[in-house]
Amino acid sequence: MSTPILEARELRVTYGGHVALDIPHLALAPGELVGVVGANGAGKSTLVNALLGWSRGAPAVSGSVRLAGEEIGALPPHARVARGLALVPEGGAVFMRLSVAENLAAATPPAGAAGRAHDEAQIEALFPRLRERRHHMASALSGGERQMLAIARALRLGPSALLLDEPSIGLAPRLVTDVLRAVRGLVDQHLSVLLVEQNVRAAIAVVDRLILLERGRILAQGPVAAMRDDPRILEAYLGEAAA
Ligand SMILES: Nc1ncnc2c1ncn2[C@@H]1O[C@H](COP(=O)(O)OP(=O)(O)OP(=O)(O)O)[C@@H](O)[C@H]1O
Repeated sequence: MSTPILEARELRVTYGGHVALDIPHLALAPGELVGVVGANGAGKSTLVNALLGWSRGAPAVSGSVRLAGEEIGALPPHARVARGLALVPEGGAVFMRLSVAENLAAATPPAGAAGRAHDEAQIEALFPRLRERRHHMASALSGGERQMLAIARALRLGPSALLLDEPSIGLAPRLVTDVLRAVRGLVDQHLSVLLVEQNVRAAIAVVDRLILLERGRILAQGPVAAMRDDPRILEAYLGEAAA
């Protein structure tokens, strides 16, 4: 197997005595879309945040994180971004009082990442809706448009691996499909994406591989074809229906 673009080993996050995350090994291959699913509180956000070196509160975080074979686990978030890792947090990360164009202009690629960064034309081709809404304030966008803008801003940073935390949250079903299809399109152009999703059904439709988290641990993982009928995944569906 080629060197994973992103790899974590012995990644542990603890709040006081409470283990929020305990992942012996996780790898994302170049050009792979991996879905992370699990119930509320399973540790999905904790995982993507720990990979970027960010955390809510003040947990103890330990373990190794490698990006394209280089150890980044001791670096602060901005330095990990400069190396090519980007996160779109839950709810997106946009400046509400700036226009779409200003939001995009404010996301400048770090030195060294400029070659990988999506330019304006590529972003408009990926999300035509953003071109139409160029001069609208972010606060005036729909939830789906805002999510597209948040992803577009991350692409301006020139990531080689992208972490997406619940991009479908609060979106109408058709928009969920639009956003996740766009993500699939990026992966087909060789971006690597770790996609946290509570919407198991929507994730299954686009990912290559699924990881099921429960109480901070990997309960099951595998190619989507093998996982879609796994009873534990079916249970996650039921959890989703009950949520
Ligand atoms: N600031 C914090 N202080 C204490 N415990 C926390 C904190 N943030 C998260 N946790 C704990 O970490 C665990 C994982 O939470 P996390 O938010 O990662 O789950 P999640 O799978 O992303 O759930 P959700 O879909 O609800 O966001 C939970 O047990 C939670 O209580």
